[in-house]
Amino acid sequence: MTMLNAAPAGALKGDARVPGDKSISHRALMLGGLALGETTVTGLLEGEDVMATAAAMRELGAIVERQADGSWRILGRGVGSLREPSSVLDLGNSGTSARLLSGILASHPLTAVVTGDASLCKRPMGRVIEPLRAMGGEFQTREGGRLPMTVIGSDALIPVEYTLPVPSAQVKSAILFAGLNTAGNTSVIETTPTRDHSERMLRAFGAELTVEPGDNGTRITLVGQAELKGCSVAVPADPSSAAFPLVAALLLPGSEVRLPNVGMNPQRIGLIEVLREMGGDITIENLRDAAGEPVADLLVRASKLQGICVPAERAASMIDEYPILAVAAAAAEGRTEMQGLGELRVKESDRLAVMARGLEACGVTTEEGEDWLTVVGTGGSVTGGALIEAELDHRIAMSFLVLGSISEKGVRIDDGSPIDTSFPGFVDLMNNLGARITTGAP
Ligand SMILES: O=C(O)C1=C[C@@H](OP(=O)(O)O)[C@@H](O)[C@H](O)C1
Ligand SMILES: C=C(OP(=O)(O)O)C(=O)O
Repeated sequence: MTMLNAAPAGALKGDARVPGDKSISHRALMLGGLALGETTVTGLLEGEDVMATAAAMRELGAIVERQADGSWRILGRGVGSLREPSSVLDLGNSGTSARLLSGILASHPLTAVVTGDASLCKRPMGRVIEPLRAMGGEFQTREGGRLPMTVIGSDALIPVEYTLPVPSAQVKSAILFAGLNTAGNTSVIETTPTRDHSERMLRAFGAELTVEPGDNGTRITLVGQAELKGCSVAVPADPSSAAFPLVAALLLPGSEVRLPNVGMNPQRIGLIEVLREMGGDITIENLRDAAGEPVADLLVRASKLQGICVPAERAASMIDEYPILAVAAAAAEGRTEMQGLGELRVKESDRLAVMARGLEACGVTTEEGEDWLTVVGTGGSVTGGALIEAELDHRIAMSFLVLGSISEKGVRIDDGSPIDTSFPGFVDLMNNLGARITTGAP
């Protein structure tokens, strides 16, 4: 446990070089391990979640190495040729690793045992198990579809056409990844668009994939028994990590922060759109393509924010950003209503409940429903002064450190160690901009 204290800060200034995108990094390691030949990845996130995927791919027989120049080299084994792991695959805190790897494991003739930390072992795996069972994969889990689980895979799965019951890029990707080693066409239909990093990257590795909009949603179809070829992946800075210095810069008067090379995938930038509608001064510069993903440099200047209503349609494009949006809402003028948040209850923690409780402890009024949260803005004067339990949730930890930075009395969190799952170097990056985050009690 590492207690961290965020003291009230002045203006933030400078460049914030945020680490690589977590979603893209996981996928690069998995598809690199399934491809034939060499894959080179630059900008890979070296956070604990992605390192758990790297270790799992090594266990499955891929060669995954960090090079002297900081890039990563993967020598894949080919679709269908991963080997049975000789030990338990411990995926730590990472839902993306557990769910996406389920699709890969189920479609190989092997038996694997998958587990994780106390947070991951509480999260629902039924959402991937159900479609993968329909394809012919076998799973044994703890009660309620929880980890640890055993996967008994097969190279003779049956392709499915599956309509996602919840908007989830993890479920979509698990099914498509299982479809890679399955004869015939595997289709996923999504009624709400979710991040399409898997679709983009599958194509870059040479898979045949079509995306057709229709009346009942978008149908994504993958042609099975694919042969993937190693390629180069350039991972942009993670917009979900950029969100923390970005919101801190908006809220601390006099701030001006530049965030270079941030991923601008349309299904990831809901927070930027919402903050701009709230009055946030965020300039998008130099929008360009980087190996199949849009990226841009962001220039953020301190702004007065107004509360707004964020409808459910927005949720998928900013699902991991609600904790930090709630912090922005606490400092804004007026009420911010956030709807369609049911999925927040099954993340690393119950983010809806934890945010509502923590904000109240810091003197901010909230109203909470089963799938919505309203934050009553203070107009800028958040009291703070609380000790927040981060509940093994990196985004909760970082959000409350930003809240502490903009508060009157500061905020402490009981354990900052989960931050390393997605944003190694967070404390130094924030302090280099002008924040005052220290280890231990104040
Ligand atoms: O596919 C991905 O990389 C992710 C999808 C989202 O989860 P869901 O698929 O559960 O919405 C997101 O919350 C997670 O951080 C990463
Ligand atoms: C939900 C998250 O990740 P995962 O599902 O991979 O644990 C997150 O990073 O906010």
